[in-house]
Amino acid sequence: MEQDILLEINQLHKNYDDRTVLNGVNLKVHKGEVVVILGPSGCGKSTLLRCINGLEPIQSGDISLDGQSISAAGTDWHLVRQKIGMVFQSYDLFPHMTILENILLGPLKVQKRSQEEATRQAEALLERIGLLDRKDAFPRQLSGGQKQRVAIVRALCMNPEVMLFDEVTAALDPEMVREVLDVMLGLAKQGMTMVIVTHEMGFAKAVADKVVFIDEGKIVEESDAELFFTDPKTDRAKQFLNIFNFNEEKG
Ligand SMILES: Nc1ncnc2c1ncn2[C@@H]1O[C@H](COP(=O)(O)OP(=O)(O)OP(=O)(O)O)[C@@H](O)[C@H]1O
Repeated sequence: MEQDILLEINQLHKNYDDRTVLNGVNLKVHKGEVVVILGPSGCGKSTLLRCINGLEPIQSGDISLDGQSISAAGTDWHLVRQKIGMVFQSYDLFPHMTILENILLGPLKVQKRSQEEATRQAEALLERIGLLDRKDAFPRQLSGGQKQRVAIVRALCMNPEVMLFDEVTAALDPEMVREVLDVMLGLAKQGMTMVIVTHEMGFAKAVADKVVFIDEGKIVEESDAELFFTDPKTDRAKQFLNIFNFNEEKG
């Protein structure tokens, strides 16, 4: 095993009924690396994230975190999910709990940490995203962008080793997209290992170390982000970037 590989996926196959959605995916994510997954609608991006987080059973292949298989029978998902933070398009905050209570749920109930220590961390994280003064508000009192930032903090408060982001700005009004992406850019700068599915090409270029381009359930191109956006190798990736009207001049 290479020293600094955090997440490794080998020959992952995933079917829904008799339909193959991931057809032999291999991927290595190094500690501190930001990997952006791109590809046409329906190519399997969300499914890949959901498999990594154990939300979908897989047909074959192996996924390991820190050199330990997390796809084998008997995996302790309770433990693994504490190491893998995931943020979805829908923030899924509990409506009857305050922002602070939402964030503290996992640290207190799952990780059994002390109220004082977990609250200190939650408040520090809320301060960082500019929402400490809203800690006693309820989710309905926050904007979509604020709720999504809280959802990110909720995942971070578990001290995960890697964060997975699945189209986290897709449901937001345009003026709220930036504030969420800025939080993610900040995390990247601090060295958080992240796997990001997004359709925000400007953001992808700004945040990614590596781009993985998936088409029809297979990785068809994997390259340094700078190279991918300036000189995509495959026609499929070129077509994809054209659809987004994205190239060096316009992007
Ligand atoms: N629970 C499910 N049952 C059956 N088929 C599914 C299920 N979830 C996804 N699929 C199918 O698997 C394929 C891959 O879906 P997935 O959501 O991973 O794609 P995606 O690349 O994330 O797409 P998008 O960019 O549109 O979100 C799609 O054809 C989708 O219809």
